[in-house]
Amino acid sequence: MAKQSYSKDDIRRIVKEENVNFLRLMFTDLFGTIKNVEVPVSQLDKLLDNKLMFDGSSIDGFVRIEESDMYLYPDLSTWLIMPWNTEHGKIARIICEVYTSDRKPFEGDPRNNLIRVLNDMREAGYTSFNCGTEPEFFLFKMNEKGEPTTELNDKGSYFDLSPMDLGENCRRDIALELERLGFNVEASHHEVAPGQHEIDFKYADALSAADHIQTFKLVVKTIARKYNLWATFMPKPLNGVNGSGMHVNMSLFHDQGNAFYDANDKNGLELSSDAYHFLGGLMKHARSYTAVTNPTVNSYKRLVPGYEAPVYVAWSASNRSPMIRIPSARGLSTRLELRSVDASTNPYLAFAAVLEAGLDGIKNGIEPPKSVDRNIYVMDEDERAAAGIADLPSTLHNALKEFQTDPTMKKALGPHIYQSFLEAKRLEWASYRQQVSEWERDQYMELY
Ligand SMILES: Nc1ncnc2c1ncn2[C@@H]1O[C@H](COP(=O)(O)OP(=O)(O)OP(=O)(O)O)[C@@H](O)[C@H]1O
Ligand SMILES: N[C@@H](CCC(=O)O)C(=O)O
Ligand SMILES: [Mg+2]
Ligand SMILES: [Mg+2]
Repeated sequence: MAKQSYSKDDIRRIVKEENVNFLRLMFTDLFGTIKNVEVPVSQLDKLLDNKLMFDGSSIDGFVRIEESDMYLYPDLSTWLIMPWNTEHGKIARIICEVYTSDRKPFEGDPRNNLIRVLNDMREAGYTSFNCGTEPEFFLFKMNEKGEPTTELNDKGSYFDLSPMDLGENCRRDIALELERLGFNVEASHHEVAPGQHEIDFKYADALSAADHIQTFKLVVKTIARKYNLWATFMPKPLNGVNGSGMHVNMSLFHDQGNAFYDANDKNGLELSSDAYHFLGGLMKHARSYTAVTNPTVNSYKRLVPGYEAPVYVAWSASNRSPMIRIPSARGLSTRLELRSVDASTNPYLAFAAVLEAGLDGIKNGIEPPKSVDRNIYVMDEDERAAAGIADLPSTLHNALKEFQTDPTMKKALGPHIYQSFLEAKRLEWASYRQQVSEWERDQYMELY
């Protein structure tokens, strides 16, 4: 999706020409949920002059009631006319930055936080942090009340064609809609599990890439509904089959191009010292940023052996079982692929966390451990220990323990978000711990 630059006058003109009646002002809460404030177009001038206020106390993890008045500052480059709900005239969305009542960027806004970390990156000499994501999702049938069921709509498998893949029409429709909205769709295919799909679009700078993920999810969910299907990005909705990941491909660019590429690499991988050090940082902080990239109880049901999701902290240039893979493309496409991330993450927080980890690697010259170029899943515990391969956290609880002892994560999220995130996620874990599951009753009711 090419970044557009619109002036205030451009927006005023488009509103008239396109007959836009409503403005949907979007931002993202701590948990990655899109929040909307919809205003009639009569409020346009107020919005463009950064005078539009809303009540921040109603947003999860934002502020206390006594400091609730906040401003929405529109990012004009995110202007987009939505293709739906045209019976009341057109609706345009615009992504906003949240500002406090004394006109400072609100530290609890995940998007502002990413902007802050990207500014630090620029000071370190880089021009952009590029992220290309590969979101996977399931399509479930809906019941007559419009709620999701656990019934799938196909029995297809990886790269299957119709008639096995009944979700194909829906997925094609999604891809077309995305193209109409300006996305550059690079691939769209059925995934390994029945009812599971993937749509990949071209990478962008981290801020736009995070905005794109939010728009993408909205499009996928909305189009799926038209087919009576419920699209979910939940990491592991079903037992016994693959879960859904959201691999993140990343690279740093500087004025001379891709900072990860070096044709003269003495290791023969054509990677620069920046690439190795960024990788070193990603490896060092893996167990702590996992709390951010895999932030739900359910995330950890995906990170188990046997389902193509990573379980161990390792990297490889030739093999897909480790957490980080170096895809073979070089030159401008030189990148690291982090395969642990899932789409329950807040993309603004995830990109801030991995960027801070990588920059820590560059700043401190952290060398990555040796690559693991064999299938880790067939190595036993002793072999893994001998190769220095750590496990990823096995539960949200364990991930939070790592997160809370890593100063780099506090730096990545800033003290406000760091604290709110920790508190919210601890509560989530406590609530989960108190539940007795069907599995436990099946296992123990008759036995004891
Ligand atoms: N320099 C780069 N920096 C960041 N992302 C990039 C760069 N070059 C390409 N990409 C992005 O990487 C992603 C590659 O997705 P693709 O599905 O081809 O990856 P893959 O890892 O081979 O797939 P899979 O894991 O499903 O086998 C795309 O979003 C693409 O735009
Ligand atoms: N679905 C797998 C990834 C499959 C793939 O390699 O694309 C996961 O959970 O990460
Ligand atoms: Mg995939
Ligand atoms: Mg991938």
